[in-house]
Amino acid sequence: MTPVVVLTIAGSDSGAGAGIQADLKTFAALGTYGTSVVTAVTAQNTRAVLDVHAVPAAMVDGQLDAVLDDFEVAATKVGMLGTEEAAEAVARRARAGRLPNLVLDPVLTASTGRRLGLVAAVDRLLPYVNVLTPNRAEAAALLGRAALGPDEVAGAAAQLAAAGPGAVVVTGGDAEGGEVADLLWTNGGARTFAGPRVETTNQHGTGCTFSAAVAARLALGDEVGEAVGFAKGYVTRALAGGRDWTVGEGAGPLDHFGWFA
Ligand SMILES: Nc1ncnc2c1ncn2[C@@H]1O[C@H](COP(=O)(O)OP(=O)(O)O)[C@@H](O)[C@H]1O
Ligand SMILES: Cc1ncc(COP(=O)(O)OP(=O)(O)O)c(N)n1
Repeated sequence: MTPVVVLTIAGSDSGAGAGIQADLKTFAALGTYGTSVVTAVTAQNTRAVLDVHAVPAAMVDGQLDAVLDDFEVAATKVGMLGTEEAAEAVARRARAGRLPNLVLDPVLTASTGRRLGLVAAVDRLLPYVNVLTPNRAEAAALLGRAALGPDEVAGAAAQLAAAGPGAVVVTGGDAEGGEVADLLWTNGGARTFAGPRVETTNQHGTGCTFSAAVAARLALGDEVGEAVGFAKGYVTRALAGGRDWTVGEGAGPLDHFGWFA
C-alpha cells in the first residue's frame, strides 16, 4: 500500500538524535513516508551544539517548492526555523492552504544550552498552526514570561491557543516526579496525558520525536487527542528502548524502532 506523505521542516542534527533525523526516523517507524525541508545545519553531538548555519531563505523556498509541487503532503511538522525569512517562506505556503495538519514544535534553545530559534520566527506561524507543542520553558518564552509554575500551565496553553493554534500541548519532560504529564488544551478545555518517567540520560530529541509522531498520526487520520495519546506512548517506549544505550558520551538518542521487536 502507498504510504501517506508527511513533511518535516526543521534543522539537521549531525548526531541524528534530534531535528530532521529524529523526525524522519519517527515518520518511518510509524509507517509514513517522510519528506524534508532543511532550514539550518547544526554541528551537534550528544554533548553540545558546536555550530549553526542557517540555510538561505531562497533555498528553503526551493525545497518547499520541490516537495509541495510533487507530493501530496498529509501533515507537516515544523521544528527549528533558522531565520524569520525561513518562517515567512513557510507561512506563505500555510496561508495558501498547502500545509494541512501543521504541527509546530517551537524550538528555541537546545537542552545543551545553545540558542536555536527566535520567538519572532515562531510568532509568524502561530495563526496557521493546528497543534503547537512547546515544553514549559518554550511556552513561557512565547508568552514573554520567565517561567511557568505547575498551576500556570493550563492558563498558558489557553493563552497560546488564542494566538491561533487549534490545540496546544505543553509537554512536561522537565517536571519533577515519577510521572511525566503533558497537558493538551483544545476546544476550550484541558486534558492530561501522563506516563511513567523513564530514568535515563538518553533523552536527546524527545520534543522533536513527540511532535513528529503527532504529525504522522494526524496524517494517518487520528483526531488531535488520539494523535497526542499515541505520540506520548511512542516517546515513552522509545525512551525505554534506548535507556541503557551508550551512543555518544552525553545525552544519547531514543530507540525509534526497537519497540516493535
Ligand atoms: N524521562 C521521560 N520519561 C518519559 N517521558 C518523557 C521523559 N522526558 C520527556 N518525556 C516525554 O517526551 C515528550 C517531549 O517532552 P519534553 O521533553 O518536555 O520536550 P522537549 O524535548 O522539547 O523539552 C513528552 O511527551 C514528554 O512527556
Ligand atoms: C537541529 C535541532 N533541532 C531541534 C533540537 C532540539 O531538540 P528537542 O527534541 O526539542 O530537545 P532536546 O533534545 O534539545 O532536549 C536540536 N537539539 N537540534
